[in-house]
Amino acid sequence: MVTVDQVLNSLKKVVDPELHKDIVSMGMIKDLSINDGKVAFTLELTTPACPFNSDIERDVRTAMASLGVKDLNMRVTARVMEGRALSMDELLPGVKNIIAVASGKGGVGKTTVSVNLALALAKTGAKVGLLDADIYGPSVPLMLGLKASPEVVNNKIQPPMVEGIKVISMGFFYEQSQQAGIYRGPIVSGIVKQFLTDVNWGELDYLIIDLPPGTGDAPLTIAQTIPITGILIVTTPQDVAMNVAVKAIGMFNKLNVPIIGVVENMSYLQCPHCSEQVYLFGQGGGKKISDEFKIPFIGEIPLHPQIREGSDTGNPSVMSQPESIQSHAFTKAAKVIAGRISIIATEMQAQEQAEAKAASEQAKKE
Ligand SMILES: Nc1ncnc2c1ncn2[C@@H]1O[C@H](COP(=O)(O)OP(=O)(O)OP(=O)(O)O)[C@@H](O)[C@H]1O
Repeated sequence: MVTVDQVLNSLKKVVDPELHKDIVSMGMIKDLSINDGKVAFTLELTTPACPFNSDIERDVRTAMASLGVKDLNMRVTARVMEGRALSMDELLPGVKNIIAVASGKGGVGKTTVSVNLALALAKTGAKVGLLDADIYGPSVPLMLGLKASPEVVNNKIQPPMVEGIKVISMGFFYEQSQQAGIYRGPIVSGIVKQFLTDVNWGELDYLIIDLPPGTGDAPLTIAQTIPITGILIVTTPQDVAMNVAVKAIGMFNKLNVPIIGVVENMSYLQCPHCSEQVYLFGQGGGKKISDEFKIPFIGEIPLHPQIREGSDTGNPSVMSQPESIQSHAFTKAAKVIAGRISIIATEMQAQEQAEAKAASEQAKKE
């Protein structure tokens, strides 16, 4: 008969490959019970989109088998970690993580990446929201094929939903008023703030914010208004795009916002006949930025006609062609991003604990 201590000691040998901590110290084992040799517990992973979920599950089963446990009842769930320092600010308390998607210049596929990332995360079972912060040229509703007139209930705007994702965009309001976006900076900042404060986002694991390109009013307002978990930089391999991406990285570094990593879009064209990957715009640009600025490289998204077609017709790849190479690239990137967010959240929580400990030691001294 095994004991609780033996089970825990054995599970302590299972280490999360990304967080480099054992699953017991991480609090991933819940409701452990042993009855007549039957071992039951819940394995609570840090995100349903973690790229190592099946590895961890396999290692747990191996650990239990080597302990001689024959009857194992393991329930696997996921609870996304909070990657936002909320103590200073109570805005969006139900939102665990905010991912702001930025690029140096327009047209690199920032909205395409945001939309497909939201779809890929939602598919894993995570609760996802998508905020289109491009006030002048909102394209999220079009890309998602979503026509809606958001209702206001109890003074809160209800975000329309598609594929389980809550979406808000100025596009919904232009459609009602037939107006084009010609707003000045302060008004843009006001609208962006309203999208954060007056929309009923509720409980979300990930709120993705599609920022307008560059380093203008909207990115600044967002970075200064709410605690963001991290920025995702989208670039294409061309030097021009990369040079401006570097400027955006500089701005977010100055604002002390963590950078999740860099996604390289339109990286290569895959030949439909021989599957050869042709790097039309040069190879390794995104990786170069990642090495230079010591920010993680998230992955490459191919240049593919279906991506453009899907965006133009409101059928993004992850939704309409989930088994295609382009969807696999988006899904893989989404998993790496979810893993990175768990790392940022763990580091943030460790820092908060260290600060709290230092403060209490200081208080004792005084
Ligand atoms: N990997 C890709 N393969 C083919 N077409 C793509 C790819 N990524 C984006 N596109 C197309 O490129 C165009 C620009 O993409 P998108 O609107 O996402 O860029 P953006 O960076 O958000 O631009 P902006 O910020 O100026 O609105 C769209 O027509 C989109 O369908």
